[in-house]
Amino acid sequence: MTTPQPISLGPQAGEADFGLIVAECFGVEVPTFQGEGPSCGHPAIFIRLSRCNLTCTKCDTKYTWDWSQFDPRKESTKRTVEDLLAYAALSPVELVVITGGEPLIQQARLVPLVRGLISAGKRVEVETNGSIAPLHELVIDGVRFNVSPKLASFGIKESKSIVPAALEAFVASRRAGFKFVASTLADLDRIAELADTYRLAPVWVMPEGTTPEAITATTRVLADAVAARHWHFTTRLHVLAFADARGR
Ligand SMILES: Nc1nc2[nH]cc(C(=O)O)c2c(=O)[nH]1
Ligand code: SF4
Ligand SMILES: [Mg+2]
Repeated sequence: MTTPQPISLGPQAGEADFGLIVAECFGVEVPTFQGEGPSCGHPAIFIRLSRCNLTCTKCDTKYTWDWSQFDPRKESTKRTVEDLLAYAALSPVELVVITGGEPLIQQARLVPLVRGLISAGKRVEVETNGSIAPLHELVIDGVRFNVSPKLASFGIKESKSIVPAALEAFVASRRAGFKFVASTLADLDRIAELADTYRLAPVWVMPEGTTPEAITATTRVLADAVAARHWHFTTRLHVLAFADARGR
C-alpha cells in the first residue's frame, strides 16, 4: 500500500517560514459560525488555503484552483505562519476552521500553524476532501478532520477522489468524521457502499446547494433516508444565514 504524498510546494516548514498560499481569512472582522458538520453553529474563524488537487465541476470555491475562470495572482497571497497566528489571535473565538481548496496540499507548512493555534488555546477543524493522508504531526489533540470524499455525482472521477490509503489513514486517526455532500437518494446508496468498504464513521450527510431554497429542497429529499440509516445530518448554515456570501 502506498501512502499518498503531499504535492511538493518547495521548501517545507522547519527550513524557514515560507508561508502558506492563502485564498482568504475571515471571521475576525465580521464574525460568523462554522456552517457545516459536527460544530455547525459554533462561532468560528476561517483560514481558506488556495489550490486543490481535484477539479470537481460542482465545486463552490473554484477561486481556489480554477485558473481558467480566476486569476491566481488576484485570488491568493502568501502569508507567513506568524501572520496567520496573529490574525487568529485578534479574535476570542476558540474554533479555527482550516479549509480550501484542499488544505492538506500544504500540510507540512500547516504543522507549525496548527501547533501555534493550539498553544494559543484554539481548537482546529480541517476541512479536507480526504484524498491526501494527514501527516502524523497533524493528528494531535485539539485537531479534528471533517473529511468530505467527493462522489462521482459531484463531477469528479472517483478514481481520483476516493483514495483508499488516505481514507484508511483518516479512519485510523480517530480524529475524523466523514461529511458527504449529497443531492439524491442514489448518492446515499453510494455513501453507504463507501462507508461499508472503508469503515467510515461517523457519517454526516450535507445537502448540496448554494441557495437556501436548494438546501431546503434537498434536505426534504434526504432527511428521512439519512435518519433511517442512523447517520448524522448537517445543514449549510452560512448558506441559510448569509446567502453563501464570500467571507461568511
Ligand atoms: N461559515 C462557513 N462555514 C464553513 N464550513 C466549511 C466551509 C468551507 O467552505 O469549507 C465554510 C464556509 O465557507 N463558511
Ligand atoms: S475537492 Fe473541494 S475544493 Fe477541491 S475541487 Fe472538489 S469541491 Fe472544490
Ligand atoms: Mg464551502
